[in-house]
Amino acid sequence: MRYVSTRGTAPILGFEDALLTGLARDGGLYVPQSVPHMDAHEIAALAGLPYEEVAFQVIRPFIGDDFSEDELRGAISRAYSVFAHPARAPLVQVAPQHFVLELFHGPTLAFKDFAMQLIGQLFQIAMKKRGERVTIVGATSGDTGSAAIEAFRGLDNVDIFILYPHGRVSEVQRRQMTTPPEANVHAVAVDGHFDDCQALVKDMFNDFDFRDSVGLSAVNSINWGRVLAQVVYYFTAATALGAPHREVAFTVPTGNFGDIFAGDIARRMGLPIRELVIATNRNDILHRAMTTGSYSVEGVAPTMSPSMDIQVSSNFERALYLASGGDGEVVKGLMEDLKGQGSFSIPQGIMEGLQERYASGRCSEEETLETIARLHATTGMTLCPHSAVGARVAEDHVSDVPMVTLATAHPAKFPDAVEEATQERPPLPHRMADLYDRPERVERCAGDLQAIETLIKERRAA
Ligand SMILES: Cc1ncc(COP(=O)(O)O)c(C=O)c1O
Ligand SMILES: N[C@@H](CCOP(=O)(O)O)C(=O)O
Repeated sequence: MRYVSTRGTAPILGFEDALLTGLARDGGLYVPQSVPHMDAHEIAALAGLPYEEVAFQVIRPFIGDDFSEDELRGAISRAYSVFAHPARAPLVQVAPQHFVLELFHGPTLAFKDFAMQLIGQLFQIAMKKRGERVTIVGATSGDTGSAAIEAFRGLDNVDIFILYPHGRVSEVQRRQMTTPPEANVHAVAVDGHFDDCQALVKDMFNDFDFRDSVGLSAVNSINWGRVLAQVVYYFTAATALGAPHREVAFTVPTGNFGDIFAGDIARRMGLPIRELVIATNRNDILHRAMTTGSYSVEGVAPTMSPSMDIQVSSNFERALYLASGGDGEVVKGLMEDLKGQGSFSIPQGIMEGLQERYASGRCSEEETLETIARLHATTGMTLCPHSAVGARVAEDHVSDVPMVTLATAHPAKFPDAVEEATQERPPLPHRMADLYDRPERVERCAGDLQAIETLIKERRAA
């Protein structure tokens, strides 16, 4: 299996190199040269298997010979053994034809654990073989950072720096990043918003001297391994609901477009997904782009679903690339327009390709609260605000096939919004009940490339 860059000119890599490389050297994102296909018989055989076995069968064809079967099985087994639910990603019905896929039973209570726990294991295997050490730099609007820190804390051959927007993540998210005591963990509060943090990370990758001198690696969904691991739960959910004999639809609370893009990969592998619906909060750039053809950055408004307060949606580049039929030159031009003028017009052919694959909707703050309150009252289920954005948009798309909304975080990560909606404060799970008592450790830094590179050089282990 080979991986190519969405901008067409970076070296073509195998899986392990793509995993460790992060951003391609031409500034693009790695995608598989072709997507492996599973036939209906193979998909049907996944129904009812343990999550770990489905993960092995779905992920294996993307990996080639870079990891042996035993290495991959071991990594998967260790990754998901830390989840609190035996099904890993249980499905709950909330209305006729509407189901919620609970993706928050991992160690940091968000869907990011599914991918981060696995790539943490794969990194360890690869780095041991190579005898290398890496500096991981990630940007977060709250959940990626805590999941990455959890997966990489305490490892000898890794320093991890997580940039988060100061004052724009929930207190639980912040504490998950600032309380781990391990010396290789560095939480950095940056003045700015998530898009600034993500731009800094990409700028660091494009500064080749810095990148090579510190051995930079990425754990954002820049990293193909992140997206790949998320393909698995589309298969477990769809087969539980009758696929491949019955079509299924998914609605995905969307920010950086990694999670929903994983759904499109599942569909390209052969899973019968009738509709993939992008759900945005009031930072609705993706919904506007899908309905007008203009991808245009406006200011980021803080919302009660802060992890989705994103305007520069990284993986949209991967969707553009596939919709263009793999035209790296065109994608490079669009990305240059975005960087230069904050917008681009989606060419008509690409727009048609995107609209064939994705629907979209937007949910206001009022609708978010109303949805949390209503589903709490009618089903007993408490959704986090991101999942509520998904559920509300999904309700407009329920049809004659089962609709699955991805519940991306635990309500206890966003207790203020949930309490406002339900008048009940969701408790943290017992294992992290002392989170508010643990001492915090954080660096504060200006949103300036030079300042952050200096901080990283000074703090990383030699
Ligand atoms: C809780 C939560 N929901 C949804 C999203 C959006 O997912 P994606 O960035 O993959 O679109 C995020 C952040 O990525 C998140 O943390
Ligand atoms: N919502 C995310 C933003 C980063 O997304 P990623 O999938 O690219 O890591 C977060 O919680 O940080």
